[in-house]
Amino acid sequence: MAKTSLEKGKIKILLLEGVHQTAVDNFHNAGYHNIEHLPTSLDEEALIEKIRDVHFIGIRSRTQLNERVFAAAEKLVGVGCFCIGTNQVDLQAALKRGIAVFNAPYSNTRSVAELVLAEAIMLLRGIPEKSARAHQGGWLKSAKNSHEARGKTLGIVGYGNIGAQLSVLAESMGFNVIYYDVVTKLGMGNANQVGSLEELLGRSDVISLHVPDLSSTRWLIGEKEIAAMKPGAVFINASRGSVVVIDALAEAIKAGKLNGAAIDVFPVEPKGNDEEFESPLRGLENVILTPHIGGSTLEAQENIGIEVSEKLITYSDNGTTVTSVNFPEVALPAHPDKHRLLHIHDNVPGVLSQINRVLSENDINISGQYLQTNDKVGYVVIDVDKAYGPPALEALKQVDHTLKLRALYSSQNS
Ligand SMILES: NC(=O)C1=CN([C@@H]2O[C@H](COP(=O)(O)OP(=O)(O)OC[C@H]3O[C@@H](n4cnc5c(N)ncnc54)[C@H](O)[C@@H]3O)[C@@H](O)[C@H]2O)C=CC1
Ligand SMILES: O=C(O)CCC(=O)C(=O)O
Repeated sequence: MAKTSLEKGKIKILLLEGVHQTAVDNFHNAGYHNIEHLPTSLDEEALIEKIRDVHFIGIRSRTQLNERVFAAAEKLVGVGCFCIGTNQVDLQAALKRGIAVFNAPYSNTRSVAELVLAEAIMLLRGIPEKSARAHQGGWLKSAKNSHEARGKTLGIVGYGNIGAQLSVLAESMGFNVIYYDVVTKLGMGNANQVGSLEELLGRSDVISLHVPDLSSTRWLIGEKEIAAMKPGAVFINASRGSVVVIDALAEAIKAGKLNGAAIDVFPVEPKGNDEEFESPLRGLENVILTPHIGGSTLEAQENIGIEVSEKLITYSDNGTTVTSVNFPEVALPAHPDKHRLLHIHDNVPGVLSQINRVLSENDINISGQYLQTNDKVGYVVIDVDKAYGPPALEALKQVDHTLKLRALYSSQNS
């Protein structure tokens, strides 16, 4: 098991993909100065090399944290996804090593909703094609296939944080909003839930996807679903590239089945701004192509920087895991003058009694104990009155099924 008793000055933080400076500032203000801040993601081999001595890593959607990477991350305590999606992280591989993963579930939702609404209007007016023609010296002045948003039906697939915000903005523009979700949800304003994806596809003038990347959403929209759409509809995907069969979409655009599309996310995306972007949608004038920037506004990135760094700092400083996406959630009170032990273990019977026996054998009195479990892992936080020594820590590490032990503010590391 990795040794994870941390001194603040020795905690190494690696921030990739141009995570906003607010995160760096927050870490500095909280006393963390050992920070490496890189503008891009790293490929697997480079990441494996770099992550060996890292305690906390911050990423966005490009960096893949898979089993191999976690296996090399011997000191890793926490992961911050400075975005909403966590599909780029093998959450189970993290969990089985006692590594908590956090994200920012709200901070960029407004940015995505605004972009999608703007794209819906651009597509309903055929602007991408008209603009492209004008750039080439052409003049496509025509009302053909151009429509007002007012009175048109917007179909939202996935009515979560983004879908619901889009619903409100779109209704204020005059759209009739319908949505399909696997969960029954109360519609915002006058929006109505429909009973099936097929019904939504058949009724909508604009279709926009806002589902997470799950095995159940993989290739959700393919040839059959496109065939079920209204002729002349427009289609928007700013969710994940794995949700749409991109070749089927390209064919539908070429065949004139759809009037246009706006796509922000792709099955394969370049790893950095220097790599060429390949897609069957390239060159189709009535398709808006954007480089996965739905959430890339300065406002969103600034807020995400603050939100996720705060979660990592709180976890590092006192063990709180509230809103973690893979870990049992524990909300902890402040612990002045107390020493705190964080024990992460397989969720099997008998571990807590072994821990308590070690404490009792080392004459350590418990002043507070907080336990949460999920189906795989148990997370117990123990406040004790007196500083524990290395033998007690060693004995706790030897408890069967221990995944990770962290010690905060003991005599040896405060
Ligand atoms: N393009 C970009 O830059 C960004 C993309 N995203 C993507 O957007 C996704 C959605 O974000 P949020 O709205 O915040 O997520 P959310 O978790 O709040 O909402 C997702 C909704 O989809 C529903 N859903 C799940 N499976 C479904 C299915 N098969 N059919 C219909 N509905 C289904 C869920 O019940 C939930 O209501 C994220 O998971 C992320 O992948 C998020 C932010 C930025
Ligand atoms: O901004 C990013 O890097 C990713 C945005 C995104 O897709 C998300 O938040 O899930």
